[in-house]
Amino acid sequence: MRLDGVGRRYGRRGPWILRGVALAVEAGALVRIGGPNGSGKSTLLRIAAGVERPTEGTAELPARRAYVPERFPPALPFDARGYLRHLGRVRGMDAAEADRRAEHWLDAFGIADRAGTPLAELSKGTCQKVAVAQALLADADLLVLDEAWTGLDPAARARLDEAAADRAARGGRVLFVDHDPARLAGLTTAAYELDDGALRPVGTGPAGGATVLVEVETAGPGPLPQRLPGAPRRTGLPGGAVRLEVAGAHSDALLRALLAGDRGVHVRSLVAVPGPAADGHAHDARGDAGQDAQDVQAVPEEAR
Ligand SMILES: Nc1ncnc2c1ncn2[C@@H]1O[C@H](COP(=O)(O)OP(=O)(O)OP(=O)(O)O)[C@@H](O)[C@H]1O
Repeated sequence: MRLDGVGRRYGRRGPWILRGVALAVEAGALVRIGGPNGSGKSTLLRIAAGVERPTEGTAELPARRAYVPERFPPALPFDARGYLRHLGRVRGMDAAEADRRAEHWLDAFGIADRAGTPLAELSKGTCQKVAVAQALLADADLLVLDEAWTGLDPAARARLDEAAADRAARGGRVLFVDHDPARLAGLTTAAYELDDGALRPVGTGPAGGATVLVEVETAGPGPLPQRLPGAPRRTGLPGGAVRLEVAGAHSDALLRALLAGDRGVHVRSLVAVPGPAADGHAHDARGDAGQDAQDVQAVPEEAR
C-alpha cells in the first residue's frame, strides 16, 4: 500500500485536512496512526481503505481490503449472521465458505446466540463485534482499523489484537488508530503522528520496551520448534498450552515463526505488558540453543 503526495479537503475552498502525505505499508507491517482529535486520522484511514479518494496525490491500494470504520452503520436490513454471510459472498466466497466463516467469527466473539437479531436491535458492543467480524471474515491484504477496539469487552479486544497480529504475521498489512497507547504494543512496526495535515514518523513508543506474552496450543503432531526468534521464555500451562514471553522487539518475528508453514499452532492469546520481563530473559536474543535449563523447566517435554 502506498500513498504519495496525498492531500484531502472537503469542498473546493475547504481547509486542507491532509497535505503532502506519503506512507508506504509493506507486507507484514502493523502501522499505528496517532494525532490529536480532528487531525485527520479517520480521513487518512478512509483513503487507505479506499472508501474515499484523495483530493490530490495518489493512493495505490491492495485489491483485498477490509475496514472497520469509526462508526458502523447498524441500520442495515440484516441480522448479524445474514450480514456476515452476505459480505462473505460479496468478497467472492461460495455460500458454504461464507457460512463457515460467519459462524467462526460469531463464535469467536461470543455472539452466536444473537446471530438472528436484526443489527438495528443489537447493543452497541455487539454491533461493534459484527463490525469487526466483517473485516476479519476474509483474509484481506490490508486491514484498516479505526478505533475498532472501542466498545469491545476485554475478551473481544484480545481476540482482535490476536487477529491483527495474525494478519500481519501471515503477510498482510494492518493500519490502525486507537486511543490506547499500549494497543498492539511490541507488535507495531511503525508509528506516525498527524499534525497540521502532515504525517511524521514517531518511535513505536513504550511498545519497544514492552514484553509480549503469547499463549499457544499445538493442534498438530509437531511440538514447538526448539529455536524461536527472541529466545522466548516458555511456561507450560494446563491442557498442554505454552506461554511464550518475549521482548516486544522480537514478537513480530516470533509470531511469524509460529504461524509459518502448517504446524497447527494456534495463538490463543496475545498480551503486551509494559517493561522488560522480571528476569530479563525475554530480552535475550541468543536463540533457544543458548537458553539454560531454568528457561524451560516449567514446560513438559512434549510441549517443547
Ligand atoms: N465529510 C466531511 N466533510 C467535511 N469535513 C469533514 C468531513 N470528514 C471530516 N471532516 C473534517 O476533517 C477534520 C478531520 O476529521 P477526522 O475525523 O479525519 O479527524 P480525526 O483525527 O479522526 O478525529 P477524531 O480523533 O476526533 O476522530 C475535522 O475537522 C472534520 O470536521
